[in-house]
Amino acid sequence: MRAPAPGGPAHRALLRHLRPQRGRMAAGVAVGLAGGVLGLAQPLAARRMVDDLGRGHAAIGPVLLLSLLVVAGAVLAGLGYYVLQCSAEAVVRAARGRLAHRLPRLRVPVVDTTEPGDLIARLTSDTTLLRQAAPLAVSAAVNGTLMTVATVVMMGVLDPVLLCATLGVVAFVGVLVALVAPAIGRATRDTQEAVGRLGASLERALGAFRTVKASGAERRETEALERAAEEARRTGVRAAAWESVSATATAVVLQICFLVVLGVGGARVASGAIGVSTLVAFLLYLFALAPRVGQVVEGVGQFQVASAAALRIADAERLEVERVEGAGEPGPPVAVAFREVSFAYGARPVHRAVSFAVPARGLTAFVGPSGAGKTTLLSLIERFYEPGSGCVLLDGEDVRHWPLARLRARIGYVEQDAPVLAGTLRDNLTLGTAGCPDADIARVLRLTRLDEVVARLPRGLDTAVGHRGSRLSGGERQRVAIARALLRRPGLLLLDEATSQLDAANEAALRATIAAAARDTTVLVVAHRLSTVTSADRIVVMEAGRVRAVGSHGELLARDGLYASLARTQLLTS
Ligand SMILES: Nc1ncnc2c1ncn2[C@@H]1O[C@H](COP(=O)(O)OP(=O)(O)OP(=O)(O)O)[C@@H](O)[C@H]1O
Repeated sequence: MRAPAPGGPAHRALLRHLRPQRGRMAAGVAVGLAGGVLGLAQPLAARRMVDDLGRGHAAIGPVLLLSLLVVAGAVLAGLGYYVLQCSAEAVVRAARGRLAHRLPRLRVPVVDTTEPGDLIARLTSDTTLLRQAAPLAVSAAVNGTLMTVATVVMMGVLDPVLLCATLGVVAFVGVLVALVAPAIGRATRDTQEAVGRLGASLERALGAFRTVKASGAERRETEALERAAEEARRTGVRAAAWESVSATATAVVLQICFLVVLGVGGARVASGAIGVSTLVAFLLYLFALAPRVGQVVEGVGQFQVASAAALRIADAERLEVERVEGAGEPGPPVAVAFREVSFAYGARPVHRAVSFAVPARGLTAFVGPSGAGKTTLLSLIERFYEPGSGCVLLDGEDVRHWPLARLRARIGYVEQDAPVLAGTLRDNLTLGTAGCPDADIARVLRLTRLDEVVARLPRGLDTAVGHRGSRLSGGERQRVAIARALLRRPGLLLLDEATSQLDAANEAALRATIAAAARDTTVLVVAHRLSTVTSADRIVVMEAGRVRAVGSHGELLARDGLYASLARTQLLTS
């Protein structure tokens, strides 16, 4: 694991987050600093007070001045803190905004190889760390350093001899901080990665919640969560250990310094080299120095924490996204053609020189053994993946030349497992067609026979359907997905096993709906059950990533052995 080296990628990532807020942060630091300067004047006022009292004077002026310095110093410090917090919120808001813009636009192959839970942690806990650590760390480091220097100067003005004793200590603490800071950053990054794994494990368990329960795998999933939690604790403790090493060493060294100053100062007072009031003022500066140095130490530690978080956020921001710009419009039916398309998932070849052509309008079915590459054909049309060679043409134009928003606006796609999102039924239907008229919704509800389902729901269309549509049956989820696709009035409708979970009556009705849709739309259906596609205008038989044959049911029965054997087993033809 890399340590956030000074000026390295982690620090550059953090500075990139802070740069837009530099004006406001500078103002916060300046106001805080003004409060600190008033604090610096306090020992001098205290010395005046001690001198006046020593001479038997009433010292009303110095007392009033001291009170004013205390109050004004505290108010300015509070104001500076508030301004810095505001800039911290702005830094976090911008980071979350950037991630929120990018994460939903990630390319499908990228999401295939990332853990959603880890991405969630980057948007939530890493950005929170950025808020906690970044501007306060900068302020602590800048403010603390300046105030340390100013305090040291004031101490030098009071007594250079006593100052020499103090400087050795400050140098020691500086070296210590430089040594310990990278270890803190390293440990923090490990902790955040463990938190990411925690999120990923939970996402995995909740994503297949019923399967986990039915498999009696709660303990296994709990163990995975526990391991990630334990890893987070272990690395958190490691960070805490380094932080306490530096804090303890700083405290001890300052304590020793205090005793040295007291001893040397006492001797100098006894020898008459300095007065008691100077020693009192010097000690007050020394007391003020301790938190300043502590502030610098903590600031550097926090800076490491924030840098580690910024690096993780930067890694997420570098993930490849799609350019989905502008808006698309529904349009007329689309002709589809594959020309010598070869495609592989990484090193796993799927399609080998696939070619076929489908005219605008009509129903085309894709059949073939499991794993033949049928679903992948639809993914290539949607441009979730790009072919290795060859091209996919819609209306004669390579899909790579279609603006993505325009391409996808023309397509209605029902995935194999018909996902339904948390939210209301209406949200689910109008995903991507927000604000469409109620009459259109009523039409697709009727076509998919969901109107009866909606009538039964307690709040009709505004009923929440649960996490992943858990309050709907499998068949209802499929009908919601089909209704959603129809609502887009697509020029090309892609249905992947879209009616596999419907009962006979619903399936017959949906088949009629799809056949009717195919009069005005190009419909491509992936089907396992031949019974659902025997009346298709054309059937494409796929096998091991190749197109074996294309024809009508009757033609294929006569001339394609694989199709005939599928038909024999499924349709019980002789
Ligand atoms: N995202 C992916 N990453 C890697 N391999 C994949 C991915 N999706 C599918 N595959 C593999 O590609 C091959 C083709 O998958 P595809 O889903 O296109 O087949 P299919 O014909 O639709 O199968 P089925 O009829 O079972 O749905 C399969 O062997 C599958 O294991």
